[in-house]
Amino acid sequence: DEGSATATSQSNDVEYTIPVSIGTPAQVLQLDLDTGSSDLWVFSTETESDQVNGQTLFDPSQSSSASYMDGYTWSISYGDGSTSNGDIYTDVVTIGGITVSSQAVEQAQSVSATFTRDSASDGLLGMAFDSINTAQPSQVETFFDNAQSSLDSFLFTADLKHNTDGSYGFGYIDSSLYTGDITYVDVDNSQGFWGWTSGGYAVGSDDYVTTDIVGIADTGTTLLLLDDSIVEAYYNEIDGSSNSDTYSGYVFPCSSSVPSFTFGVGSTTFTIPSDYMNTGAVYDDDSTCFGGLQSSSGTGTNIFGDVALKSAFVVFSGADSPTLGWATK
Ligand SMILES: O=C(NNC1=NCCC1)c1ccc(Br)cc1
Repeated sequence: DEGSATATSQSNDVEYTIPVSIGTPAQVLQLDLDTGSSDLWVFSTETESDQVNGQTLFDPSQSSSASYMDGYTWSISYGDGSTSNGDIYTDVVTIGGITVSSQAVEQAQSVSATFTRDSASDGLLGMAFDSINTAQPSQVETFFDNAQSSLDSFLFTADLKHNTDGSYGFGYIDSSLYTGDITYVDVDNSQGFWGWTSGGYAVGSDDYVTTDIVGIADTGTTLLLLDDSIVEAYYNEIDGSSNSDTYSGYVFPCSSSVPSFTFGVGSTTFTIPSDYMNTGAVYDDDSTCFGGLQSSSGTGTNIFGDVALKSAFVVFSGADSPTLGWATK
């Protein structure tokens, strides 16, 4: 099978959600497809009511195909400090026309404030590797793994766009979505992530710096998070920029011009346009803008998040030795 689903940009590309059909009759929820985690969880009729804020709730009692996984629980914490936990049902799940008849659907009984505040997301669709799934007493498999036998090719693709709808493809590569060749790089999934190494970077039109940047491709992280040395070199080029305690990151006057950012992929490079490198004004001062590139020192891992991923057409290939493919678009 081959399928695709619309990736809807939420709140100026903070996250991208896709419609996911769960249960019989179908209940459709908007889930944040996250290549940085491996739990499929949903807001549910089981979620503490004071932690719900407009999200669509999955109701397992209204699904004739839902089956309770007795004794199973899950509990996850994300890189941004957000958390959620609960119990687990299996049910039929269809995404982009691809159906898994018995997918573990983790029900949130509790979520942290970040998820409560995020009314645009009804839960997460983890698409990293099974080794970091949090289900107990034993792990459950991701949708991607469960769908493997029905996918024409064991891969999914991300075509995320700036402030508009893009798409995720499942089981095939839509050659109309990119130009030129796809450059494939090896993936190190030993930590459960889509780990890969970029060969270097350039700030605006400055010389390219050859240096290994070991990181992960994470659709669930909004920004591009890199080593302090690179981040400092970048903001040195922006007049009036500073690393703000108030805003917990690099900010600059919205009137300043902002350079593009180029990163290496195998023998080629990808350039993130200037306007992707400015996420807009901070919450309480519309003359102060927040950078799309920030330090990775908080997570200890470099993260090629949406700011980088939306500059390319990206293939997540899950073969036994997984690879990442990058193409211009
Ligand atoms: O949690 C991570 N990615 N996904 C999401 N973030 C927020 C909601 C979903 C994440 C994964 C690996 C590393 Br290293 C840092 C962060």
